[in-house]
Amino acid sequence: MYSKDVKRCFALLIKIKQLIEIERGRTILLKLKNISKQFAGKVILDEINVEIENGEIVSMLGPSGSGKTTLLNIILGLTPMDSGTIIFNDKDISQTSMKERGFNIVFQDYALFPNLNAYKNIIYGLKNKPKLISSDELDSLIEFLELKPHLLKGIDQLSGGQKQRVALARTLAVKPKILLLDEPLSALDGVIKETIKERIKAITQKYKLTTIIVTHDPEEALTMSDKVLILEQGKVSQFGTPKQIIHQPNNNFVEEFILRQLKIKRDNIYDLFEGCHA
Ligand SMILES: Nc1ncnc2c1ncn2[C@@H]1O[C@H](COP(=O)(O)OP(=O)(O)OP(=O)(O)O)[C@@H](O)[C@H]1O
Repeated sequence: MYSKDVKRCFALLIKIKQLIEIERGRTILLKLKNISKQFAGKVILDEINVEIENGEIVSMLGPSGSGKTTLLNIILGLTPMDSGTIIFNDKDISQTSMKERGFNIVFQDYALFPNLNAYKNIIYGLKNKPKLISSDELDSLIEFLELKPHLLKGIDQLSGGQKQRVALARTLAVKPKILLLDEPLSALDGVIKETIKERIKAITQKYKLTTIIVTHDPEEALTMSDKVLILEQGKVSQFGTPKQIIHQPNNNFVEEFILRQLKIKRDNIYDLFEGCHA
C-alpha cells in the first residue's frame, strides 16, 4: 500500500516536472539512445546518449577522427548505425529514411550547383513541392540573409560568406525539422566568420529551429551554442552548457583539449598586444 502511494507520488512529480518544462518551452525534441557504430571492426561511436531540447543550438566538438561527422550523418539518416535508437518528437525514427526524417544539412563545402545562379540554387529543393514556402516567406528569408543583390550571380561570382548564406537559404527554404551544419565556419575568416556566427544564432531564434553544428574549434562551439557535446574517440566526454564546460570540466580531456586551446589563443592575443606597447 505504502509503496503504491510512493510510486503514485513519483509519477505525479514527474508529470508536474514535464508540465513545468512544457510551460517554459523546454521540451526534448531529439533523443539519441545508446548509439554505436563501427567501421571495419573499429569502434567509431560507443553508446552515445544525448537529449536535445526544442530550439537549442548544440555543437558537437572534438578532435579530428573523434566521430563528429559520423554522428551527424547518423542523425541525418545518411549513415546507418549498428545499434541504438533515435527518438524525434517522441517517435522512434531509427529506421526512418533520410527523406522522411525531414532534417536538412549544410555541408562544409556548401555543395552548391555551379551551373545554377544563386536564386536557382535557393529554390532548388522546392522543385517538387513549390507550396512548402509562400513567396512572401521566401522573400523575407532572402532579405534576412541579405542575398537580394546577389540572386542573379553565378556561384563562382560569390564570396565565401555569400556562398554560405546561399547554402543556408537553400536549406531553410525547405523548412527543415532540424538544421544540421557541418563545420559552417571553417572556410571563412575574420569579420565574415563573426557575421555568419551571429546570423546562424539569429536564424535559429527567428525560425525557432533546433540546430546541430559540427566543429573542431572550441571557441566556435562555446560562443555559438546553448550546449556543447564533447566527443573523445567516439565517447561522450562531456555534454553541458558552455558555462558548465568552462567552470566544471568533467575530466582531463576537456580541460586539456578544450580549455588549453582557448588559453593558448588568449595568451597569443595578449602577447601580441603587449608586443605592440613594447
Ligand atoms: N565510410 C567510412 N569508412 C571507414 N571509416 C570511416 C568512414 N567514415 C569515417 N570513418 C572513420 O571514422 C572515424 C571518425 O570519422 P569522422 O569523420 O566521424 O570524424 P570527425 O570527428 O568528424 O573528424 P574530422 O574533424 O577530421 O572531420 C575516422 O577514423 C574515419 O577515418
